[in-house]
Formats: sequence, C-alpha cells, structure tokens
Amino acid sequence: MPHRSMTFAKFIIEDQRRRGGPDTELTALLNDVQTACKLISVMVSRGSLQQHQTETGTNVHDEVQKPLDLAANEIVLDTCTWGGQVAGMASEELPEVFVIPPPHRKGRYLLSFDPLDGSSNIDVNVTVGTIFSILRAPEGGGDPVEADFLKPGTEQVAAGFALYGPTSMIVLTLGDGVNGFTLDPEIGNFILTHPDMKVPEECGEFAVNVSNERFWEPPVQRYVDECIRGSTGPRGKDFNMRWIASLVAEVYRILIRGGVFMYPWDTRDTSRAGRLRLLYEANPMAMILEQAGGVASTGRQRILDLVPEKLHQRVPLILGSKSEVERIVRYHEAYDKGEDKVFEAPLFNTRSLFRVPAGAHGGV
Ligand SMILES: O=P(O)(O)OC[C@H]1O[C@](O)(COP(=O)(O)O)[C@@H](O)[C@@H]1O
Ligand SMILES: [Mg+2]
Ligand SMILES: [Mg+2]
Repeated sequence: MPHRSMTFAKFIIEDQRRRGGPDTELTALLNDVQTACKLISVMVSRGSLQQHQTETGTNVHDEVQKPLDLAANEIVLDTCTWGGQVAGMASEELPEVFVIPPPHRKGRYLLSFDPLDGSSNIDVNVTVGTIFSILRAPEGGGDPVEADFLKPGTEQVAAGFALYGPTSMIVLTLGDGVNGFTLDPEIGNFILTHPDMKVPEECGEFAVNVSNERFWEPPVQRYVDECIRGSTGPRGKDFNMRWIASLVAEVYRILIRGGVFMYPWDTRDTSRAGRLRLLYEANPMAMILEQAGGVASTGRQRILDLVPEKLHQRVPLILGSKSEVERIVRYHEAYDKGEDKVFEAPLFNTRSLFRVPAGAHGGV
C-alpha cells in the first residue's frame, strides 16, 4: 500500500530539493495542472449526468470538437491563468497562442496541452486523458508569440499526462525519470503509486490503426507484417495487437507492459506529415518514453530533436520499447538506402505518386 503522504505536490518539492533547490513557480504551475486534471477527471467521470454546452465547432485541425474537448480546454486555461505561473499557453483546441490577459500575473513558463486526448472515445466510455508540456518563457516578460513555443522537445522542463480511466492518474517527468500518481478519491490527492517507471524491454504487443495499412510506407508494413506472421515468420515469436485510439492509454500500457505504438506517416493526405501533433502530443510523450528507457522517433529522426515550424505541426510518431523502435528505424534506413527490395509495395514504387514528399517526415 503506497504511503498516502507522498502526494504529487510533496513529491515535486522533494525532487527539486534533491536536485539543487526549489523552483516555487514550477511547483505552483504543476500544482495548477494537477488541479485542472482533477476537475477534468470529475467532469469526465460524471459522463451523461452532466450537462454541457452543446454548441461546438471544428478546431484548427478540422476535427469536430466535442463538448468535453471545449470544457476541458476551458478548465486548463482558467486554472493556469489564475495560478499566475504561465506567460502563455498553446492548446490543440485554440488556433493561436493564448496570452495571459491583464490583470493576471504573467509567469515564467509556457504550457502546451491537449486538453482531452482520445476524445473520439468519450461516447463509448473508454479511457481519455490530458497531455501537457512545459517550456521556459523567454526572458523579458513581453507577450509570448508562436515562435517562443517552437523549441525542440529537448528543451522541455517537464512533461506528463493524466489518464481518466478506471482510476485517474498523472504520469510525470521532470527530466529525471518518470513517476506515476493515482488519484485517491477519498482524500482528493494524487499519490505516488508508480515510482521510477521503466518501459519493459521484453514485449509482445504492437499498437497501430491497421485500417490504414494500405497507406503506410513499406518499412512500417514490413514491421507489422513480421509481427503478424508471429512464430512462423522472421521474428520467431507471436505478437498481440492493441488499438485503443487514445494515445494516453497506449503510452500508459507501454510503460507497464512494453511494446510499440505507431501513428506513422501515410498517404491518405499527403499534405500532412502525420496524425499526431508535435508540441502537445509527440514531444511530451517522447520525453516520458526516453526518461523511462524507451525510444520515440518519426522512423527517421528522434522526436525530441525536431525543431518545430508551427504551433500545430503534425508528425509521424513511433514510440515504445527500445529494441522494437530501433528495429523499425533500421527498416526505414534500409528502405531509404534501397536495400529493402522485398517490401517495394506497389503504392511506393519509384513511379508512384505517393512517394514521400521531401521534408514531410520532419513534420509539417
Ligand atoms: O482515430 P484514429 O485515426 O485511429 O486516431 C487515434 C489517435 O487520435 C487521437 O485520439 C488524437 O487525439 P485527440 O483526441 O486529442 O484529437 C490519439 O489519442 C489517438 O492515438
Ligand atoms: Mg490528442
Ligand atoms: Mg484532444
């Protein structure tokens, strides 16, 4: 039984003491984020018992916003504006940077977030979550602009996600390992239940939306084909497949059981570089994965090294147990060098219209 006194707030203060002194503003910001996650958790768990504004629109990604997407977005904006620790925020649900309005205090940090990840799952009562990434705001105290958010993931000060499932959890990294906290509903606190999480190396699961199979590049087709061929194929062992359509739930499963998650580049819409967004989906998840001993890549580049070009940039995302992701990266290398003739699928042959456009893999 975990000690109930090791709360999220206490853990952060102790971690900072251990690593060279307190940063009270960062601590306060993380507490604001945890408060927002508690509020969203309560709202999500009330399901149809709660009335929501029903007028919604489409977001900048042309996706239909659910009432809970908007309500969760408002909760994070409101909680973190009042807290006074951020200079600005970027959200999946807002086209532009949100600048802290006067008379609120402007803090030293920038927060990027996906208020409700996996929201296609709300209607069917499957786990959803909130993803967040924290950067330092530029010195000087002016209003932040888009360019201030366009920093590689290596510059994240902290990253994490909340999970609203059978239990509500927060998984957090401050750049020194990964820790998991479970919401104790009796006392209303997130309690450290999963210290020092590590992605298991031994694994037998892959997660990918196989309905897109015909649109994938050959290296991804090759990896999945080999998994499916199981013990009678080149891998010599059987794999299981999962697809929850909630990145938060997939990443949590990988932290517990290992395996791979892929939302690779595909040819459904060649103008976009992937499905998932770099700033508030791929980067925070990549930091968590790496801090837990895993790997996160586009298939060709380390996610955390990408220099974002725009706020809502999309990227291919492949993450999970080290040896599996490294294998997929090798398959991309072999394909790019023309060494992998076996998987010259018709869609991708040299005459194909669907050849990957230059630069697309870095995300646009
Ligand atoms: O429905 P698809 O194409 O399989 O996409 C599922 C992916 O989309 C997402 O739901 C995108 O997140 P949002 O719900 O925040 O838009 C991921 O969580 C998930 O991995
Ligand atoms: Mg999302
Ligand atoms: Mg979302």
